[in-house]
Amino acid sequence: MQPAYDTRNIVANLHFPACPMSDASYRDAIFSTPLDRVARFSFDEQVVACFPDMIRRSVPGYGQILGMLGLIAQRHLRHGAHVYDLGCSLGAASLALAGQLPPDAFRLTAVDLSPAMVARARETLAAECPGHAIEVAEGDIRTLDYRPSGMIVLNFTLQFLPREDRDAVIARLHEALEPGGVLVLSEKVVDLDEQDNAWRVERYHDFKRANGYSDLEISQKRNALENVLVPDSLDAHHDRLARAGFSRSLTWFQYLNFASLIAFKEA
Ligand SMILES: C[S@@+](CC[C@H](N)C(=O)[O-])C[C@H]1O[C@@H](n2cnc3c(N)ncnc32)[C@H](O)[C@@H]1O
Ligand SMILES: O=C(O)C(=O)C[C@]1(C(=O)O)C=C[C@@H](O)C=C1
Repeated sequence: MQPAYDTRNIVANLHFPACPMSDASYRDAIFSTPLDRVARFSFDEQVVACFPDMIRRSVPGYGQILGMLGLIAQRHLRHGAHVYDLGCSLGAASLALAGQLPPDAFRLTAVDLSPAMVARARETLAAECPGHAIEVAEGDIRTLDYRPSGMIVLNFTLQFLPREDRDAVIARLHEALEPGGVLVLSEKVVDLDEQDNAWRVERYHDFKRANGYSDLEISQKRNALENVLVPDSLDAHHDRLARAGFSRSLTWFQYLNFASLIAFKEA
């Protein structure tokens, strides 16, 4: 029987073939037992193994943001242009674009610093999008030799760079974009109003609890991310984009303390 309400075209219902969500062995339980010393969060084998489940349960609006990438590309990407997916992890943004655009619409390079992520992204993208021109490269987005591109996606990646490196990266991305090109920048953000920020963070923790994380998991992950994921305010992001030369930027999505911006390079 046809489902009464089909959401397939509304959000990217990404499926990572190797990680069925119903299989408990792929569930994120990294911070579920008390740890004597909580190590700094890193994108290692342990995180790779449960990453689709972790990010889906930890980032409000993750599926909606991925689902919009193809629609943004349809409006802003020149046919056949090159696209970057920077800090690609397992390649979810690339997978979302390939699911929504035909193979001749774009060429794409997905880049990540974590060898474990790159290995799995390569396997997944080769298996899932055999007709698309997608390359996965291991590299640091601070030192990459960028090629001219029509669209660049930074989905929850800039927040992991030391703050002092962020201006230079955004300036290099502006330089790499072709006239009329777009940067999609998704980030965890801080609200500059202390009271509003506290409300967002408290409701974010409620969101995590509702998604099955315990108080222990929430607090241990928070410790692991301290000084590793350093969020900026939306104002700081827009100011940085303007300094880098983007003629216009706007926040097109926000859900609690997570947001996505789009920045336009003048045509
Ligand atoms: C939260 S994940 C990104 C999620 C992914 N974009 C998605 O949509 O599913 C952040 C990723 O950025 C990568 N990363 C962090 N610093 C990096 C750098 N300097 N260069 C390249 N990748 C980096 C990490 O290895 C990690 O895989
Ligand atoms: O769990 C959190 O507190 C998060 O901030 C979520 C977040 C992120 O925003 O990148 C943190 C680490 C993992 O990469 C997945 C998601």
